[in-house]
Amino acid sequence: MDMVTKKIALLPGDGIGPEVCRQAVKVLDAVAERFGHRFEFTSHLVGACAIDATGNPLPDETLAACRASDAVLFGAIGDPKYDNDPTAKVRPEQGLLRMRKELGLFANIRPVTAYKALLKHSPLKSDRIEGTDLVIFRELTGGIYFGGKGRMADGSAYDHCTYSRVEIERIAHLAFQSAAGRRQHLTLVDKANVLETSRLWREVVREIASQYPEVEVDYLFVDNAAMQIITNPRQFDVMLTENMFGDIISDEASVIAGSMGLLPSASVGAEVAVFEPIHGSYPQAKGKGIANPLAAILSAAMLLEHLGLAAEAELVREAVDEALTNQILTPELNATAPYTTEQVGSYVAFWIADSNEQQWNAHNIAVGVSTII
Ligand SMILES: NC(=O)C1=CN([C@@H]2O[C@H](COP(=O)(O)OP(=O)(O)OC[C@H]3O[C@@H](n4cnc5c(N)ncnc54)[C@H](O)[C@@H]3O)[C@@H](O)[C@H]2O)C=CC1
Ligand SMILES: CC(C)CC(=O)C(=O)O
Ligand SMILES: [Mg+2]
Repeated sequence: MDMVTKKIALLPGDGIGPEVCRQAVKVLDAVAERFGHRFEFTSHLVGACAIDATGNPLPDETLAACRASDAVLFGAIGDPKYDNDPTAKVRPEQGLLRMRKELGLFANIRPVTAYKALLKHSPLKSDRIEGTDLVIFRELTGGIYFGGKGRMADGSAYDHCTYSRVEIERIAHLAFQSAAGRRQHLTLVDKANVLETSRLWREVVREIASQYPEVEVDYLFVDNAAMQIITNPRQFDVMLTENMFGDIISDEASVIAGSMGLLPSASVGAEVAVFEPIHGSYPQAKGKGIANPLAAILSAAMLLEHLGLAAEAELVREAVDEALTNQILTPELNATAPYTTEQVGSYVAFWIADSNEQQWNAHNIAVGVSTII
């Protein structure tokens, strides 16, 4: 692959967002160095930090910078001062939701892998999860998160859930195409026994399925799916679902990988794509060096793939595997001998720079760090 120049807009956001993004940038810098590419980074406000600075959780400047970039790397948004104030009129989450809507990011793709090196740390039965390789296609710009919401005269509250055929069709095609290139199995997760929107999802998916005869289709109610995804995850290949169900089952699925800090995602649609860890701003960890940066780093790998840099993406994934295999883990995965956010990021970056563990060890000794306790 020839040397490329790409503009990457960084939206670090709040809480641990900036810490994990810094490690992903370090890794992308190592990739650029190793392959002779040039990644031009610009940083922009989103979320609570944007409200503090401008009063707006998604300033126009940020949106314009996303549109002018080749790809966006997003950290996380959210702050307890809003979470604990149900009456707040402006909220960090509105910035994220509006960004997704404005950029037309209708599909959020969340791959889930059971890492061999982490099986021993899993609260799940390792013989049940070993070999899991599934991908969740979560609809991202429709459903209950985007429907009308409000309070009524009698003090009750409502959130409306709507889906159009087009909203279902476009993500269903992406999910079927993915399934066709994988193990030819797609599971629609819904609540069609109760919800009219879910019945429309089934109807539309059934119609589209006829265009992909090689793909076997299952239908599963979300409550059942929530149980099966952790008891028998190997049965799944591509899981297709609406916005809120996908949000919930993917956090649950992170237990298969081992941590919320391990699941990356790609949000794609009509315009520029955004790459984001599935986790939030984990405010309790802010500034402590305990956040796992691998979800952000693996999101950067998805970004590289999206830019057509497949070998580079593969090298990042190999480096992450190497970190896991060598137990270079943040405390949620190894409480007895943990590494910091920065050390995990440096390990991955050093491994990419030279693909040589010796160099990491040399660096590690040079800066006088081993573990944080
Ligand atoms: N995409 C985004 O920006 C998202 C933002 N949020 C916002 O984040 C804030 C906190 O929400 P929570 O419900 O606490 O979700 P969260 O995802 O921030 O954290 C939930 C739990 O997951 C674990 N965790 C998350 N990220 C981790 C990491 N990198 N390394 C290790 N462990 C990690 C921690 O145990 C944490 O307590 C809220 O304001 C919420 O609205 C929540 C989810 C997604
Ligand atoms: C604002 C929320 C919808 C963010 C979230 O939980 C997610 O996208 O996973
Ligand atoms: Mg979520």
